[in-house]
Amino acid sequence: MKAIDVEGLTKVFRARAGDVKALNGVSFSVEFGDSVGFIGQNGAGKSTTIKILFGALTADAGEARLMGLPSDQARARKGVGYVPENPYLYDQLTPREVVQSGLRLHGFRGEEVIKRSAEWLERLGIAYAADKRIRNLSKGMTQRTALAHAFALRPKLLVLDEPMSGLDPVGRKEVADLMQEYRQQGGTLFFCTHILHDVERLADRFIMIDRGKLEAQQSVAELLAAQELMVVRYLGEQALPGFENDGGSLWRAAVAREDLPKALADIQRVQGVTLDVLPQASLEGLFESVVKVKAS
Ligand SMILES: Nc1ncnc2c1ncn2[C@@H]1O[C@H](COP(=O)(O)OP(=O)(O)OP(=O)(O)O)[C@@H](O)[C@H]1O
Repeated sequence: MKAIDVEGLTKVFRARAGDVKALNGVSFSVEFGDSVGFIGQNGAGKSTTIKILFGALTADAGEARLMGLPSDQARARKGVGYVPENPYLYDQLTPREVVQSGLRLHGFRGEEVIKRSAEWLERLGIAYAADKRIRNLSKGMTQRTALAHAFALRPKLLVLDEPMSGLDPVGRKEVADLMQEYRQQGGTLFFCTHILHDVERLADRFIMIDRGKLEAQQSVAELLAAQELMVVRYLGEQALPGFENDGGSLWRAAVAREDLPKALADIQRVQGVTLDVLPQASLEGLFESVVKVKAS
């Protein structure tokens, strides 16, 4: 059984201005224990895929299975944590009520509901506002409430549609740390983001879609390891051939993998300090090249 299994998913939105093919035969799967970043430009079809997985939309063709069950069955969602893009929470409720009702809906009862909700409101940094009404909370606080609601389930699968949106830099770091912890404890993570660095640090694998079609699917480590050129930066008083000044006493150069040992030895010889050696192309480069090729 797979956590997520999508086969030939197709969805057309009919509109007066013309039909929009939001998904055009998308297939992929997510194994238990995987952490997958789902990326693509605005309008690529990410949220549409997730909405179909959670039964909020029906596909025109293809199949979507969540936890081994067809996604239109409510049973498929039991015990699965989900935070949609711009979560809508009843604004008469309080964060505590939202988290507690979510837990009850997923079968938790009694003390466990009280304990878990208190723990996760605290961990998401909104314990201080736990009993205020949602309508009086900021966007970031609402997002934190929705995240607390999903994490509190200690789900086998956690699906987050742009989990960092609406959060300040400190909030982003806190949520990234929680996602990392969840992943290290064996959780299955599937998240949409525009922040490619989050995929590089939080995912084992990424799936890229563009205009409703799957464009690339690869492990992050493989992508980075396949790079032939490495960017080397060092701090030193002496310039080495091939290196250009990067401000003050900083020097940088793109060095072929096979020339790396010599470059590092040269830096040492001139008493420089190597600052970093990083693959030149990143997920960002790949992303841009896919988008550019299709646009031209
Ligand atoms: N309810 C709808 N009615 C008509 N068109 C829609 C509807 N929902 C989505 N679309 C269109 O389907 C396409 C895919 O949208 P989707 O929201 O899945 O993209 P996305 O990858 O999640 O984008 P973003 O990164 O901006 O959230 C877009 O062209 C969008 O305008």
